[in-house]
Amino acid sequence: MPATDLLVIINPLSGTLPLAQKEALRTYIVAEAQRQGFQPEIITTTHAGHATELAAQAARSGIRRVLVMGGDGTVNETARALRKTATALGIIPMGSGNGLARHLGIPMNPQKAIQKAISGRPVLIDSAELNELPFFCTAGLGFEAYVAHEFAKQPVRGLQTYVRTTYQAFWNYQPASYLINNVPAGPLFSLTIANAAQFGNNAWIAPNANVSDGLLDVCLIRPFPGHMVAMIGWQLFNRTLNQSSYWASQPLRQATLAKVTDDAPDLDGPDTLLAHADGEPVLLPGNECTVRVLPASLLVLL
Ligand SMILES: Nc1ncnc2c1ncn2[C@@H]1O[C@H](COP(=O)(O)OP(=O)(O)OP(=O)(O)O)[C@@H](O)[C@H]1O
Repeated sequence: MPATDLLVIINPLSGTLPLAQKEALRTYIVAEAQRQGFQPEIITTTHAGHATELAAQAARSGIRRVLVMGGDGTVNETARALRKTATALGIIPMGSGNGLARHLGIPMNPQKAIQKAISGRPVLIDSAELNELPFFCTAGLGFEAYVAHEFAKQPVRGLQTYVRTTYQAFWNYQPASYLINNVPAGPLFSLTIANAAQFGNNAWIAPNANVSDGLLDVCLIRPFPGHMVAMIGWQLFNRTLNQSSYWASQPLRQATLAKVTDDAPDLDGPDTLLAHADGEPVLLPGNECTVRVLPASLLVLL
């Protein structure tokens, strides 16, 4: 039997599609890949981190296409193993946010995304690191990090839980002050490091971010009065946040981000920094972190 030349990694827990529909998609992937002359292999993940192991093995074996069916977390786990390899990533979005897929214009319809991933052309994009943690879409501190941590505590996932968690977090949140490359940035509502332009769900935090420019957009939102919530929300989803006087952005290759520690109260905890990388909550040691771009480091199938 010929060797596999197309690996498909499926996180069975991602998203909210019923099992029967996920099974039908598996069958569709195999049929479509074979129709295009590939010998596909499909592997379902059994634990967190499994996608990284599978993708790394595929890259070592010389497989040139690895498709991932999952949310931003599984996309991140797969993509991190494919950085700086000749193996290209195909995304079949199955999560609640799908930030990188949406930014790249990958269809949200699974069959269309499958076709694109199987027959698409490999295109180089940038990736990034928060300390040593790889990310591909956005990472951040402040409110968005607080929401990521609060969301992770919820027993049920999904958009409805996310909206409720965000609403509750908004009333508890206390902005801290930050330094960006040792320059005081003042108290900030949020501090986003954007490789791609959106968090997911078409929430465009960095309207001008370009995944292939060799730069990160370091975007901040200053604290704003309660009556501005609707306006800022509207601009976020309308991709016009750059018109807000509370928003600013600077393109950087790398940056040191530090929290000013004399602010009180502090939601991060002593000598730790709440952060997120591609929406996954991370707790960083100390009050400082670094971010850097890895230009042209990942091939994606588009
Ligand atoms: N078999 C598994 N059992 C438990 N966890 C898994 C398994 N496979 C993958 N994971 C973990 O599930 C996490 C979340 O998955 P993913 O982000 O794909 O889905 P999601 O949570 O539905 O999407 P979103 O983040 O968009 O809401 C991943 O970071 C991965 O570590």
